Amino acid sequence: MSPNEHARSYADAARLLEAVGDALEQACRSAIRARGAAWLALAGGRTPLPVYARLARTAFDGRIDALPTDERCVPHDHPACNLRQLRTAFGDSPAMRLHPITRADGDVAASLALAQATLAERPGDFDAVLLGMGADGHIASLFPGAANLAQGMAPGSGIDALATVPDPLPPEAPFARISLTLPRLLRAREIHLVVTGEEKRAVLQRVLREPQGGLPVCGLLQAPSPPPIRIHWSP
Ligand SMILES: O=C1O[C@H](COP(=O)(O)O)[C@@H](O)[C@H](O)[C@H]1O
Repeated sequence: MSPNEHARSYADAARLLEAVGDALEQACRSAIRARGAAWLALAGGRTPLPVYARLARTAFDGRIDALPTDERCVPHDHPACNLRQLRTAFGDSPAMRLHPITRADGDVAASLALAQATLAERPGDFDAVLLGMGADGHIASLFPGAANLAQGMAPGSGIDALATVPDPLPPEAPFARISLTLPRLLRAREIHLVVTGEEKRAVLQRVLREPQGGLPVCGLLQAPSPPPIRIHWSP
């Protein structure tokens, strides 16, 4: 299945966020119908936060467990903490249970152990994964210049999460990270890649036209036998 077939452009971010919100809501409802609960991996960063706020207003007849696709190794009350942003966006939504993948103090080694334990406790496929993308082509915290990128991308590695240091460090969030690996992210019933703005669109168009080996987003879009991957773009 080519992700091209599923790339959708929207007139504006509001429409994109509504469509992605609808898709996540449907994924949760199907999962709850089938298994009594839904299991999600959700991007941090700024782009998808309104989707989460919309999902938080939906009444679900069951539980949703979710974790961040990646986390910055900072204390949980730090403004750059993805979990903090997710908690704020979901507010006190009764259905939602958010699982941290870092320790409250942001310690890297202890956080990696926590992420691995959390993923080992819940080995099932995600019902949906929502990914953002950086203008450098990173997804989750799989960064193009990281020394251990290959470990994060390797299919069948059996590694669910890794600690990594982006190189160069992004100035807006210059921290070590914990990230789910590509093979763990791919264990999903559906994946939504949410991208806004012209700069990121140019990156996407380039990788869809001609794959750029070293870019993590390319690894996602070129993965063999992936689950359905839907690309959503708006200005
Ligand atoms: O560092 C991160 O960046 C990406 C993209 O974030 P955005 O603010 O440009 O939407 C995000 O998907 C990832 O979870 C985050 O940790």
